[in-house]
Amino acid sequence: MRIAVLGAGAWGTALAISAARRQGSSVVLWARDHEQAAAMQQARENRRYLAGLPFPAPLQVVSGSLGTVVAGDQAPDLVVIGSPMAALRGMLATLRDVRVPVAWLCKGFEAPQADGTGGLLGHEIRAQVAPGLLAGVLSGPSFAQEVARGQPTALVAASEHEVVREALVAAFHSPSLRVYANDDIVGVEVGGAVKNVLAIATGLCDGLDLGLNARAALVTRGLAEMTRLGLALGARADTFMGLSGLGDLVLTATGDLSRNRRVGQLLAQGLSLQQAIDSLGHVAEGVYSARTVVQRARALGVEMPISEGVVALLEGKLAPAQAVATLMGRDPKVEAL
Ligand SMILES: NC(=O)c1ccc[n+]([C@@H]2O[C@H](COP(=O)([O-])OP(=O)(O)OC[C@H]3O[C@@H](n4cnc5c(N)ncnc54)[C@H](O)[C@@H]3O)[C@@H](O)[C@H]2O)c1
Ligand SMILES: O=P(O)(O)OC[C@H](O)CO
Repeated sequence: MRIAVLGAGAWGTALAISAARRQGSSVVLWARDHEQAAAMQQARENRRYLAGLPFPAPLQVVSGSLGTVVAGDQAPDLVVIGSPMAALRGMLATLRDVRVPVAWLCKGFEAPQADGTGGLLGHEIRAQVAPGLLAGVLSGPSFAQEVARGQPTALVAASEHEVVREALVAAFHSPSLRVYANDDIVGVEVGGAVKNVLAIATGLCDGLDLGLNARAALVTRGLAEMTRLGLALGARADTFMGLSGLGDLVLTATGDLSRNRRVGQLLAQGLSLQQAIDSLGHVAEGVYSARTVVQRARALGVEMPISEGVVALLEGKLAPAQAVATLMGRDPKVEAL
């Protein structure tokens, strides 16, 4: 199977490595920076984002025109977009006439655009800019380093199109990487987006040394608010008990490899948001999605107090300790969704 992965950040590179280990696969990894592509092709590793993890022989790094990568004699059977959420709209518009399955890896809501549009999940952007594309998302609990090392991982391939789900399973399922199929792309995308915002909250909680009870409370009530938003957007409830809901929330909210969790920890130490972002060297999507999560929830009449607290923190309207006090000071309520 021929696979093109567009975007050579940590996650695009990790999945390209993983797919290239499979018998009979050939993988092209596209980097937008020509010099970075040449350096990776020569070093046979991505020293910037995944140092020390060598590329298997069937992985070739290229740059230049995307049109050339996705068309011609060596056209791929599957195109995977490995960019952050901020670049997804442009990528999908460029790929709108591609006839093979296309999947994105980014997790988040698009930030609002200057012209008042935006604030959408990936499948909503696809419906706007590339309605004819056979497309979906590959999501679930997965740190890039562990996948690149071949450590056991389970992902979820979500799409309304069966051919897309099947292509993702065929490309990535392996003895170390299980890929489950799910037709609830709304639920899978809501899970992937909201868990990043919640991980900022648990990072803050742990950075302030509030204890394990507090973290468990945030994860549990965070899952409830993620589910409420998903149901209001048309998702199925059981999706939130799966890999992209509970699974990715537990991983990101508790795993020290998470960049979103790290943002919360750094804010708790007194760093400004900009200092926290600069120190990561990778994208932390929760920072850019949080406000949209809350705006979409408010528009639907969905209560999301933890996400509201994260937004107030990111916007500098509440100090870390005040954000916690605001959450704990809410009126008593019945335990329910
Ligand atoms: N790293 C992980 O463990 C992981 C796991 C699952 C999902 N994800 C998701 O995958 C997405 C990418 O994450 P990452 O860890 O690879 O990020 P990263 O910060 O490691 O790399 C981002 C890559 O995207 C490129 N990029 C940035 N803006 C771009 C643009 N406008 N057009 C094209 N390319 C652009 C950068 O050059 C870089 O190569 C995010 O949405 C993230 O939430 C990451
Ligand atoms: O490092 P994070 O916080 O972006 O999380 C990475 C993955 O999404 C975990 O599944």
